[in-house]
This record gives sequence, C-alpha cells and structure tokens, in this order.
Amino acid sequence: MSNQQEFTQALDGLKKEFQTQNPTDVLQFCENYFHDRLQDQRSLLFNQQSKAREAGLNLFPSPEDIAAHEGRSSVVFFKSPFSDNDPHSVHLQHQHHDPEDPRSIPSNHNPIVEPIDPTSGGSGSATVTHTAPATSLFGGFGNNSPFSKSSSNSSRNITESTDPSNANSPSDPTATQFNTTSFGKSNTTTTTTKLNTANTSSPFGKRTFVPGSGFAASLAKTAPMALNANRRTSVSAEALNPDTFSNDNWKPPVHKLTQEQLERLNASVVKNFLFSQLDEESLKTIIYALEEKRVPKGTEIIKQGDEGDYFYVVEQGIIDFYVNGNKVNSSGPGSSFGELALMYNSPRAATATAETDCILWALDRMTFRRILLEGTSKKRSMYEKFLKDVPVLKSLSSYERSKLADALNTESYQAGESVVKEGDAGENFYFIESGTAEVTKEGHDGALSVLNKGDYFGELALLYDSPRQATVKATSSLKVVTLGKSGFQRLLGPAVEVLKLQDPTKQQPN
Ligand SMILES: Nc1ncnc2c1ncn2[C@@H]1O[C@@H]2COP(=O)(O)O[C@H]2[C@H]1O
Ligand SMILES: Nc1ncnc2c1ncn2[C@@H]1O[C@@H]2COP(=O)(O)O[C@H]2[C@H]1O
Repeated sequence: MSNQQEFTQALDGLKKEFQTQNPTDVLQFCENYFHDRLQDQRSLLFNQQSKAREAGLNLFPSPEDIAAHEGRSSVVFFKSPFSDNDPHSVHLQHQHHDPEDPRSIPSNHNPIVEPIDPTSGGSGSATVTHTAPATSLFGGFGNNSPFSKSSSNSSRNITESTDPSNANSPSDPTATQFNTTSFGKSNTTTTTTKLNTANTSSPFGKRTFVPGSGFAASLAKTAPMALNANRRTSVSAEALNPDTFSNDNWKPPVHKLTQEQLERLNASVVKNFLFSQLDEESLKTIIYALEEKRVPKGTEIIKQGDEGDYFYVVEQGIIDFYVNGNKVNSSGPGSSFGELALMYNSPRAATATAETDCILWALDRMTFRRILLEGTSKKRSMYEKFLKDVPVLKSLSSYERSKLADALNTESYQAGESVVKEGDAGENFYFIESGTAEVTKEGHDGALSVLNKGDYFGELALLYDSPRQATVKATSSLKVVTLGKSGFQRLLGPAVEVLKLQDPTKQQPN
C-alpha cells in the first residue's frame, strides 16, 4: 500500500470513529485515536519480534547487526517500519539504540549510558552525554534536620528505627518556604548519595518561570518542540526487564529526613498507589531516596522532549501537563508524574508546570527503575487491554487508563460469595474481569440485574458517600478488578459523569 493510500485509509477510520462517538473535544479525540492505533500497531509488531526472537530470528536487525553479519562496515539493508517516520527516532540526539527494539535508531548518536557504572562504588553516577549547569536544585532542602522519634503507630509508617541514614544535624530553616531563588542555584548534593545530579539535566535548571509575568506568555515563548514522544509504546526489552539489573553494586540514595518530613510522607505520599504494593524494605528504600522539592507557581518541572531524570509525587498543589503546548491534564495531591520517560527510556512525553505553589517529592531515575518499574509496568500491561474494552471508560485517554491501571488490584470470589453487602460502607469500586454476578436487594424478589465481564458495580456508595444500595454476589467463579475510594475520586475523570448518568436506582425497570 502506498503512503497516500495508507493516509486515506487512516483518515477514513478516524472519520468513521468520529461519527460514531461524536466527541466534544475534537483535537483530543483525534490525538487519542491515532495514539491508540499506533500503540496497537507497535505492540503487535513488538510481539511478533519477540516471538521471532524466541525462534532465533531477528525481524528488524540494525544496520550494525547486518554489517557485522556480512563483515561490512555499515549498510541499511532492512527498512524498519519505524525508522523513517517515527518522530522520536530521527530528531532526538539523546535516544539510545536498543538492538532489541525495532523502533530505536542506530547508534551514531549520543547514547544514554545506563544502567549505572558498576565500578562507581555502587552509586548512581549515571553517565549522560549532555551537559547541564553544574548547579542543581536537587539537594537544596531538608538535608540537615535532626531526626527524632516518630509517634505514629501505623505499620507502614517509616520511623526513626528504620532510618538508614541515622542523621543528626541542625534543621534547615529554608525548608518551609517557597523560595524561587533556591531553584537552580543550589550546588549542594547530599553526602550519602553519589548520584551526581549536577551532571544530569535538571528540569529546574531550564525552568521558564518568570516572576510577575503571565504564565501563558512564558509557556508560549518556550513552547516545547513537536516531539510528542508518547514513546511509552516503545517498550524495549531492557526498559521492562529489571532482571538486567542483577549483580551490580547499585545502592539507593539515602537522604536525611526530618521528623516533620517523615510525618508528612506517612500522611500523604506513602499512600500513593505505586507504593501500596511494596514490601516494608522497598518502601523504606523509596522513602529515604525521596527529596522534597518546593516549587513555586509557574515553575516548569519537566520539559517535553527532555531526558527523564526524576519521578515526582505531589504532596501539595496542582500540576498542569502540556503536550505540544496544549494542556492535556492536571493533577493534584496524591498523584504522581514523570514515570513514562523512566519506564520506557523515552523523552519526556509532556511538559509539567506548577499551576500553584507545590510541594513535590522527587525520586531519582535509578531508584524508580529498581523498585517501582516492575510493579508499574506489570500492572499497566495487565490492565490496560482490559480497561480499553470497558464501555464506561471509553471517554478516558489512553494515558488516563494507564494511570488508572496503576491503582487497580484483582480479587477473586467463588460462586455464592458476596462481594459487597447491602448496608455496608463502600471502600471499593469494581469491574468484572471474568465470571458473573447478580445484584439483589432486601424486599425485592429475584435479581435486580445480572453482571458480566466489563460491567461495573459499587459506584453508588462512592459517588454519594452512602451505604451499599444492594448486595452483589458471585454466581460463578468471579474475578474483579478493584479501584479504591481515592482512586475512584481522582482517576476516573470524565467517566464519573457517565456513572452518574447510568445510576441504576434511577433507571426505569425493564
Ligand atoms: N496526557 C499525557 N500524556 C503524556 N504524559 C502525561 C500526560 N498527562 C500527564 N503526563 C505526565 O507528564 C509526564 C512528563 O514526563 P514523562 O513522559 O516522564 O511522564 C509524563 C506523565 O507522567
Ligand atoms: N437497581 C439497583 N439498585 C441498587 N444498586 C444496584 C442496582 N443495580 C446494580 N446495582 C449495583 O449494586 C451496587 C451495590 O453497591 P453500591 O450501592 O455502591 O453500588 C450499587 C450498584 O453498582
């Protein structure tokens, strides 16, 4: 098929889908449509490549592979379906070449060298090929505070006894202020980590915040390149395989946290979904690797197209996300961002800007990859396909579905077991992954409804903060995907309106 035919076919598909769905946000709809198509196509090819590799074939050999095989210096023999047209492959100087990944480019460019150098005494001295100012915002807060006993009893609280740093120094008086002058000026690094943030590309070093000037104007001036990476579809084998980390001497950074910081972390950040699956040891590692960042309103925290250096959890404030200058999302306390570039070794997919003064916790790339990568990517690949087919979630973008996937868990029930009981308090919302269930209510003969794969229940108690309106019981072996109350309130976005419209207590009986 010629390019022209393929283009016409793609537009026809878009048109058809547009007519079926009649969306209100046209551009967003088009973006989602093509993004989903690209994602499907790439995962199909990637699966084929994996299968072929198992059979000893390399479907998309790099020029180097071929040259090595044929004893020649370099020749383009096979044209990768992505190599010419993938916006990420040609323009990005910092893309690394992964011979396993059919979408990556040959390595006549500057690679990101990772994982960490095993000879570097176990630190996270990642070698990067670009330079950045030898000034770093990171490490500017809360390094010198005394560490006193925690009074909390929660088993997942991190307390003094678990502090690997055993710090004892005076408190940092600047730690409670939003101080623009702190950003990009500190050259302090913590004494306990050798991760050399001064050599990495701190997004704050390039921030565009101009005190007193219009934020929109400053954003427009610095509108990121048209690099909408969305390279989360470009999942290289290395990117998703933490096993490749084994046998090196990596040690996580360990920062000194004050009692007050620990209490705040325990009260908020620790509750982030990504951390909820971690065992005590991993959680402790994460907590002490986190660095508090106080970010004034207007700060550009992440710039689209940059390399990924940190993952962030929001303790306070609102973050706005822009793709190619268009606002695509906002998120608030308890949310996290900056995971895509770290998961997929891809450029930043969006620009993240502080809409208000924010308190963030930053986690370095290596600790994220060592501890959070596996669980996050497993969950996303486990649930994304399922979520895509759930009718009530059709209005979510594929990025929103990914974030939703992070917050999900699976539960199983035998036939006859109740999942929710009428009158109980509601903690979870449920989708049926497989099996069947029935809804019954005191005083009502027979089942109010029968639920199958892709159906949902348990929304009423969470929407209206009311007791369960009915009992839902498994009628066969039942697998449900659960979403907790806070995720329900934060991650369902436009789907909440659909749930309200479909309230079964307001439907006419059949
Ligand atoms: N619609 C979106 N598309 C891509 N990234 C988004 C979107 N909304 C929020 N983000 C976040 O913006 C971050 C930018 O850096 P990352 O690509 O590492 O990870 C990205 C996501 O965490
Ligand atoms: N006719 C109905 N009346 C009440 N709940 C129903 C009905 N049909 C389905 N349900 C589901 O049963 C669930 C019981 O818990 P919730 O009240 O949280 O949410 C309820 C709905 O999801």
